[in-house]
Amino acid sequence: MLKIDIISGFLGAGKTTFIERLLKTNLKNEKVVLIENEYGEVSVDTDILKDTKIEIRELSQGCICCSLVGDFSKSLKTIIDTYNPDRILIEPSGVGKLSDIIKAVAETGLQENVNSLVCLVDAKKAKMYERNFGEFFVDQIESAHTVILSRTDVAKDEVIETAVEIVRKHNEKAVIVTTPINNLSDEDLIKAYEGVHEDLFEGIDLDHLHENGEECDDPNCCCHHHHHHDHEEDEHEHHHHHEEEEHEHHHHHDHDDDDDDDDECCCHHHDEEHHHHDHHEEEECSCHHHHDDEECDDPNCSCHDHHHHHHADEVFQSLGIETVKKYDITALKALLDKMAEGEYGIIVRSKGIIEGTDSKWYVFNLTPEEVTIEPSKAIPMGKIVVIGSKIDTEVIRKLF
Ligand SMILES: Nc1nc2c(ncn2[C@@H]2O[C@H](COP(=O)(O)OP(=O)(O)OP(=O)(O)O)[C@@H](O)[C@H]2O)c(=O)[nH]1
Repeated sequence: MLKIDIISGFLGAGKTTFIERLLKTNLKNEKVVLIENEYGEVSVDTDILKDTKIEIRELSQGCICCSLVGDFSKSLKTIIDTYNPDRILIEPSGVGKLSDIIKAVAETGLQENVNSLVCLVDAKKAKMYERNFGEFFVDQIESAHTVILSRTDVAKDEVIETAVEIVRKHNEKAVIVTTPINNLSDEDLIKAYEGVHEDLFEGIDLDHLHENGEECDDPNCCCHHHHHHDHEEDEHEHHHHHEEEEHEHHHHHDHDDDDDDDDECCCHHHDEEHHHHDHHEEEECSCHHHHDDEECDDPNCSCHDHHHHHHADEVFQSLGIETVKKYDITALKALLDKMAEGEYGIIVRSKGIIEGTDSKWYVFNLTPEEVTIEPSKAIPMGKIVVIGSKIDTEVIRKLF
């Protein structure tokens, strides 16, 4: 029977890294289709994963849970008819709510095929993400069946313990994986993340489903709460039948890994004035950032309510750049470090594949306070994605 695995996790949590591991080991003999729904105007992950022998369907510029629900349903059916896969992996965007994605899958009538609900959680940033982006972060944990902590290879024990406490607070039952995935055997990894449980959908409201992704005639349904800027919805198909080559990973963690109090993210480096400004100038949403561990005394603040419904576009801005520019890697590193430290607003995620002035290609990854630049294969044209909260995308565009 077709298996559907949903691999969720906040921006930069390690979803693609985990999927890459699965494809190269556990799933290498299966016929797998990956459905990606990246948040951002250009997709970088498809280029990262194109050395694996899978079909990739990319649903871009919209989110599965609302604007793409019809397309998503059609896509799933087309995929099944065309490829008859053993397994479909769904990688929702980092700001997708897992509960919404589960509903979208259930709406296509494929509920029975759902085999695992995974959430990747960055152990080093769990506390900060819970506080600042709880609505998305907590939903993913609450709805997951297996929570895999990433960066446990570089985090201190007490940081990992805190992350486990946070996960447990929001999900009493989930299997939590703290062993770095590369230390787990293929068998143990698949056992940890796969598991057909009767209560896989426990706690998820599946009462209100659209029939097979059809048009919804309920004006109050969340599916009409669309994005502020309407992107054209499009769907790309990528066929990647490449030879399976080993991909070399060099993790240059240029920040001090001893400094594991990662709650001290750039989001907290606001000055007092800015902090007050955020509190008072918010119109509807108070998705702002508390800058230390202090209790919040604003009863209307979003940090007390992780269950109200925002769409990603209401909280995050995304910038996609296609570029032919050649970057000086030292200068790029300096720019990314500044971005990661909060100099240009709250940048939650950036990634890209670009050509250097040395004519070599590089893939870079930025999450708060963490920047890596690694060698990459050339791609047809350079791509950069930047996602942040309250950032001036034009300023960022100019910086690149
Ligand atoms: N040290 C370490 N780095 C990791 C781990 N997992 C992911 N990373 C790094 O974190 C960065 C982001 O990882 P991705 O796998 O791209 O994260 P993602 O969740 O797919 O990101 P988005 O799709 O942008 O939301 C990359 O630089 C990875 O190499 C881990 O377990 N340990």
